[in-house]
Amino acid sequence: MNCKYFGTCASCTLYDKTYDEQLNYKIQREKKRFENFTNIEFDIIKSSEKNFRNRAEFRVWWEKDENSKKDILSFAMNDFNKDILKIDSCSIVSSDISNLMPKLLIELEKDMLLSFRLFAIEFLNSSTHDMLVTLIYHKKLESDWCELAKKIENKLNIKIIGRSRKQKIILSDDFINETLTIENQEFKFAYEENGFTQPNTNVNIQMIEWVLKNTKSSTKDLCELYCGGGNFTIPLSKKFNKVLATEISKTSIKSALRNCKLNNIENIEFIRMSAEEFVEALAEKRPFNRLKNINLKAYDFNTIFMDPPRSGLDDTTRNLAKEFENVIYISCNPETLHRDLQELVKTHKIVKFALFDQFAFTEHIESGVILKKIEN
Ligand SMILES: C[S@@+](CC[C@H](N)C(=O)[O-])C[C@H]1O[C@@H](n2cnc3c(N)ncnc32)[C@H](O)[C@@H]1O
Repeated sequence: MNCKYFGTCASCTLYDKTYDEQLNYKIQREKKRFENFTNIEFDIIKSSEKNFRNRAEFRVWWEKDENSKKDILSFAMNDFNKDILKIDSCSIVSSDISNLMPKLLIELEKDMLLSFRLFAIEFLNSSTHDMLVTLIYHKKLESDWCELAKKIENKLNIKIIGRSRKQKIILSDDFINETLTIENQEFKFAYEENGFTQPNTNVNIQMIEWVLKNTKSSTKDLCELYCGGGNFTIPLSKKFNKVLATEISKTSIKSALRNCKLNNIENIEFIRMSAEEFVEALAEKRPFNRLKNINLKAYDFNTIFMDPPRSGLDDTTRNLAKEFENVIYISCNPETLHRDLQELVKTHKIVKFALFDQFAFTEHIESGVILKKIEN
C-alpha cells in the first residue's frame, strides 16, 4: 500500500490527523500534564511533515509469483491487529531511504542467495547522503553472499552489513558520516550502526540550538549523563571550560571519542559508566578502575545536562541533579519527566520548557526543560 504517512501501521497512531492537528493535540496534552509545575509559555519546535526520519526498520515479506515462479519481496510492518501490512512506499522516511527502497528490492530479488530467509531491513541515513543498510537473515551468511552483497553496495552506492544469529558481516563500514550545521557552525559526526542516534535530523539540530541558546557561556564545568555519541556534548563543550560526560554503552563511547577527534575538541572527558555508578563515584562510595586516569575533584561543575532513556532518572541520579545550580533535562517520555520534575521543582525553578515534535504522527513527543536552583 502507498500510505499517507504510516497509514494504518501500528507505528503511527495519529495518521488520520493533519500535521498541525496531531501537534496541537500533543501540545494541549502536555500543557495539562505540567500545569501544576509551570505556567510559562512552551517553545514549540515543529518537524517537517514528510521525509523526516533518518532511520527506519522494516520487516521483509516474501511471496512466490505463481506465473513467473519468481520470489517477490515487499517491505512490511505490523498493523494495529498485528497482521502483516505490505508497504510500497513510506513518506515519513528520508528522501534517500524512500528512493532506495524499491531499488534495493529489485537487486535483492535477483538472486535467491540474497532474498532467501531475509527477515528484516534497517536503514541509517545522513543528511550528507551516506547510507548504511543492515540486512537481517534467518540463515548463516557465507562468502558467496558477501560477493553478491558487495556488488549491490557498489551499484547503489550504499554500505551493507549482513546480520544473522551470532554473525555480523561488515562489507565496508559500520558507521555513516554526518555533518550538522548548528548555529552556523559545522559539526562532524560518525553514527555507528547500533549506537543511539536521534531519528529526526531537523528536529535534532533545533533541539541542540535551543539548548545552546538557553545556556550561558561559563568559566565553570559541565557534567553530562547519558551522553550517547556526543550529540549534545560536542556543541555544548564550546560553552564550558571542561566537560565530563558519561554513558553506559561501549559502542556510544567509542563513537563519542571518534566524534570528539573529528571536531578537534579537547576539553571533554568521556567515561563509560552508568548514571547510577557515576553517582557512587562522585560520592566516593567505592573505587572504579575506569576512573584511574580521571580526577573528579578537578571539576568545578555548575551545570548538569541529562538526556536519559524512556525510564527517566533513578532515585540517586535525581538527587544528584538537585545539587547543581543549572539543570538541563531532555526527555523522550513526558510521564517519567513529570515524575522527575515533581522532585526537581522542590529545589529548582523551571525557566524554559520546550516541546520538540521529533516523532511526528505518533503519540510520542520530546521535551526540554531548563531549571535554575532556587536561592535560599
Ligand atoms: C535518549 S539517549 C540520548 C543520547 C544522546 N544524548 C543523544 O542525543 O544522542 C539515552 C542514552 O542513555 C544511555 N543509557 C541508558 N541507560 C543508561 C544508564 N543507566 N546510565 C547511563 N547511560 C544510560 C543509552 O545508551 C543512550 O545512549
